[in-house]
Amino acid sequence: MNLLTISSLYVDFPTDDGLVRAVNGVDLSIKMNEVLGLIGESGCGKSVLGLSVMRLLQEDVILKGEILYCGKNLYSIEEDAMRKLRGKEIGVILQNPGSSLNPGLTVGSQIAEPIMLHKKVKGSLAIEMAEKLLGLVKIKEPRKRAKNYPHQFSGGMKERAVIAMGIASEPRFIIADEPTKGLDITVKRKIVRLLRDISEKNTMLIITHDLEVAEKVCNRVAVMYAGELVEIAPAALIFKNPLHPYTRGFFNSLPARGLKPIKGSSPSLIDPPKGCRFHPRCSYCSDRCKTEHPLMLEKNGRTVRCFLYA
Ligand SMILES: Nc1ncnc2c1ncn2[C@@H]1O[C@H](COP(=O)(O)OP(=O)(O)OP(=O)(O)O)[C@@H](O)[C@H]1O
Ligand code: NI
Repeated sequence: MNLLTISSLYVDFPTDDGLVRAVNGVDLSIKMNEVLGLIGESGCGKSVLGLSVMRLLQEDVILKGEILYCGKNLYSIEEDAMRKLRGKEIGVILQNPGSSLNPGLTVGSQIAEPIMLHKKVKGSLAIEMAEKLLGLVKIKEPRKRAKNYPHQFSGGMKERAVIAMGIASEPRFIIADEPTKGLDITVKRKIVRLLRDISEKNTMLIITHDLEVAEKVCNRVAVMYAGELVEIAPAALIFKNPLHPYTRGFFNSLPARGLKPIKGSSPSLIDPPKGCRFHPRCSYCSDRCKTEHPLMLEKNGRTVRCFLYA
């Protein structure tokens, strides 16, 4: 059964220069207990897609399509009901832990807050649970550390505290946006292990640049380019055998795989290329790719948007 079903999602931002088409016709579903990784280069629309699911986009955004959570249309419920869902059922671990934590409150009380709100328990019990959570995310001396303010935490500890906040209300579904961004390699490894533990009991959407996160934590990976999905595949297959020329180029451009950049740069989302959006940068480009927009096609268990496989 699908926990989340996104159908024909379009998200446009009106700006002075024109409409920024950040998400363009995305269809994506996440099954119960599945961990889906969303990858792609900077600016391709990953965070906007995540924010759409949480209904956290700015008000003047133009959104079309449907997002069903447990069969419920997230855009037809009241803001109040949505707020309850967020935090209680849908846990959020956002990019940039610095801004997710309030500098004026102790870390423990910030983790305790969603617990009090959603579990309806008293402050003292919620603090106790927050301390347990800090232990769970492998922060040493959690009772003492719960009394610390964010500035007393290192970058890696802050990220772990944000993760603890995200899982505090025992949500069924967790959305994590770049949970390992800016962390050094040893801290990152620890966070990857932590995410893997959490993923065993939860359904997750993990937005990441980091192939190690995608490879070690996710069951399935969706690749996004210029507002569109271009490939979806089981994690075990996509890293061994990426199909879409963009997926291949993206993998080769990353430090772990040779740092060979894809020629050209990512296109404008105000006036994206006609035909296949990747065609100006693709070494397999044919005439058809310049005029005709390829659809996502499923074949032999692989889904890809490219005429090479049509
Ligand atoms: N509020 C906004 N107004 C106008 N454009 C926006 C707004 N928010 C995002 N965008 C644009 O939408 C596109 C997608 O942005 P998004 O943040 O989803 O990218 P991303 O894939 O998450 O990138 P990164 O990996 O750098 O986080 C970008 O081109 C961005 O400039
Ligand atoms: Ni982002």
